[in-house]
Amino acid sequence: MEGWVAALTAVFSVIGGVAVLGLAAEVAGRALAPKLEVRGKHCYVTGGSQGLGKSVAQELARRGAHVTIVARREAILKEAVEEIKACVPAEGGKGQRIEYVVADVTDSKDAVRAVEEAVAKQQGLPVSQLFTVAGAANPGVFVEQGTDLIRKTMELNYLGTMYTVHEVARRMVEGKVRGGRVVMVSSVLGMLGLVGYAAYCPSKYAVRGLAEALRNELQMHGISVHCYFPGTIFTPGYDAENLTKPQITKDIEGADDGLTPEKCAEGLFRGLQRGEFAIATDPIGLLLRCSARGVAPNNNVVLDALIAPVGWAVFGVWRLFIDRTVRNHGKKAKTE
Ligand SMILES: NC(=O)C1=CN([C@@H]2O[C@H](COP(=O)(O)OP(=O)(O)OC[C@H]3O[C@@H](n4cnc5c(N)ncnc54)[C@H](OP(=O)(O)O)[C@@H]3O)[C@@H](O)[C@H]2O)C=CC1
Ligand SMILES: CCCCCCCCCCCCCCCC(=O)[C@@H](N)CO
Repeated sequence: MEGWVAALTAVFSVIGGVAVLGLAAEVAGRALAPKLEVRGKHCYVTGGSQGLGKSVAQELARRGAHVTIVARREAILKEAVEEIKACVPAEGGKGQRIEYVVADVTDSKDAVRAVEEAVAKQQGLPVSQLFTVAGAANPGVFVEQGTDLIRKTMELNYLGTMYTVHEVARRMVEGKVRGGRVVMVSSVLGMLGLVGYAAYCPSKYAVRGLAEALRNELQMHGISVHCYFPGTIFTPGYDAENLTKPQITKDIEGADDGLTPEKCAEGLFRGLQRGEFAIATDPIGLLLRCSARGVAPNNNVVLDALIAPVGWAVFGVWRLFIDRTVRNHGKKAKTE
């Protein structure tokens, strides 16, 4: 009997201890987070004309920022500017500037020119908050895809991110911009490889690598770096990728519910507010963030450590299942 009491006391002490430590980690994390203040600052959003980028730009407008959005199609940029302006607060939003620049971020010269043009349009205000959102998935069967398309995917998702980050970070350092922030958009597929995404996954792993390297390096200039890992988002880009997505990929992806871009933007800002490096907004992203973290910082050292083994178990079982699904798909294809 006494043995039981002692055992229960020990178990509850451990649970209580972990809860206290988790809470302490949470409080400390929030206290140390670099303050998220975008009011009156120049925020630059690539891919800001639709989908996630537009929702991010709208959130920035709501928070009082001067926003510049960048994309290739001018007509869509113009419409987006109106929708973003509609988010400027009626009170206190006077003088808030919402601008657009037409540019192709995969062209390094164009990416540099776009930043220059944006600063001019914002009356010389340097970019202090950068969001690189432009990207596309181009799913398909690896051996059926041309290597050209695979290269193009890398050019948009990785190089298109890197060129802009490079130019903006260079200017931040040179201009001694205070409180600079760089937010890159990867994907849960930047931490997980999946059939149909052989072109996309490497490009999003590359974004994650860039974000991790710069998180460490740009600290010397007081620039904070963040990486967002969304799951499915219902956007025009998602509709477009579904046109070429293999059925087996769609079937496997069914496990992921999907969110609206508005919800994702909200979740992204919640993560930024809490000072998180790796930001996830859905359960799969949360598990991957904890279980596939490598050397990236924790968000809450106690909670993340508890979640990590859950991810290892869930993904371990899940992988057995999808590997079999893929092999069976291969057998079926051979007998057809
Ligand atoms: N939707 C999803 O399920 C998920 C998306 N993501 C990532 O989120 C980001 C946004 O995705 P989503 O909102 O779906 O994308 P959309 O396709 O809906 O929007 C893409 C935006 O990027 C712009 N863009 C595309 N190519 C270029 C280019 N070469 N130069 C400049 N701008 C360009 C587009 O405008 P224009 O075409 O006029 O240039 C548009 O504004 C991407 O990085 C994507 O990989 C991550 C996980 C899931
Ligand atoms: C109980 C089961 C737990 C494990 C489930 C794991 C399920 C993985 C689903 C993969 C989701 C892929 C989202 C793709 C987002 C993206 O980046 C593309 N839409 C490109 O834009």
